[in-house]
Amino acid sequence: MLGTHGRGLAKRVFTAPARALARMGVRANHVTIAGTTLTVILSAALLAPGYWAAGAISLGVVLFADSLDGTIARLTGESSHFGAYLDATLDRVGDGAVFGALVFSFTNLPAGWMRTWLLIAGLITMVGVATVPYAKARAEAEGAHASVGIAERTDRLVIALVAAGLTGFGLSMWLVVIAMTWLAIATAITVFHRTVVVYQQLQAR
Ligand SMILES: CCCCCCCC/C=C\CCCCCCCC(=O)OC[C@H](COP(=O)(O)OP(=O)(O)OC[C@H]1O[C@@H](n2ccc(N)nc2=O)[C@H](O)[C@@H]1O)OC(=O)CCCCCCC/C=C\CCCCCCCC
Ligand SMILES: O=P([O-])([O-])O[C@@H]1[C@@H](O)[C@H](O)[C@@H](O)[C@H](O)[C@@H]1O
Ligand SMILES: [Mg+2]
Repeated sequence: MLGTHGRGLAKRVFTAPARALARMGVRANHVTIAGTTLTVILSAALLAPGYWAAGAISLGVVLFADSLDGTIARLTGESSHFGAYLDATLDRVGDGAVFGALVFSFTNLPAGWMRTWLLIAGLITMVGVATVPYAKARAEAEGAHASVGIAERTDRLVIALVAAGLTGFGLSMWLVVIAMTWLAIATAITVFHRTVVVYQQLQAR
């Protein structure tokens, strides 16, 4: 949902920096690898130990720059099948780092129902975060399309990082409880939604 609207914004923001980087010889694949490396480092160094405000802000900037590689590829006319594969595959590593670090940070909360629930919702969300894009990629391997759902990548990252960031700035922990509960439910709904859409397409053949 947010991704559809966000792409136009990202294009406006990143066209000039992408052109400058391309002139300096930076290639799209370099940016893809650097972005993932930074995402893993920031997740482990800031989100996992509980520095949620700093983690959310820095990861928000790095993840927002996820469009930079695609923009460079398009500007230089070097968009490639391998680039698309690398971009989507490394996104799984970045997502695993962000959500894994958040779940890890929940283990440091005081024992009680809130910690238990956050761990359960966080683990369900981690499965959902991996299954939603897999459903789409597998559908495309069968010649179908599954670009639907309420929990696309941008939605998932914005909800998790905004909730953790605001809680890190002192707002109620309930924000993170609501966000993780929503993500556990919304990713499950999206997998179901995609499965129905793909079933309909494949039955209609
Ligand atoms: C007080 C409260 C403050 C809260 C503020 C924050 C509110 C934020 C709310 C909404 C912001 C919404 C912004 C969303 C923007 C997202 C833009 C977007 O979705 O763009 C898509 C990108 C990129 O996707 P992808 O990688 O798939 O596409 P590419 O364009 O890169 O191209 C792919 C094709 O290109 C070719 N190619 C690519 C690479 C390569 N090496 N070779 C190639 O050839 C190939 O053909 C490919 O197919 O997706 C994203 O950006 C991911 C989403 C990340 C969004 C994170 C945004 C974080 C926002 C906020 C978090 C901040 C929290 C701070 C809280 C602090 C509280 C005070
Ligand atoms: O997760 P999701 O929004 O369904 O699927 C997304 C794909 O649309 C995108 O092409 C890919 O680059 C991302 O890695 C991502 O995962
Ligand atoms: Mg990208």
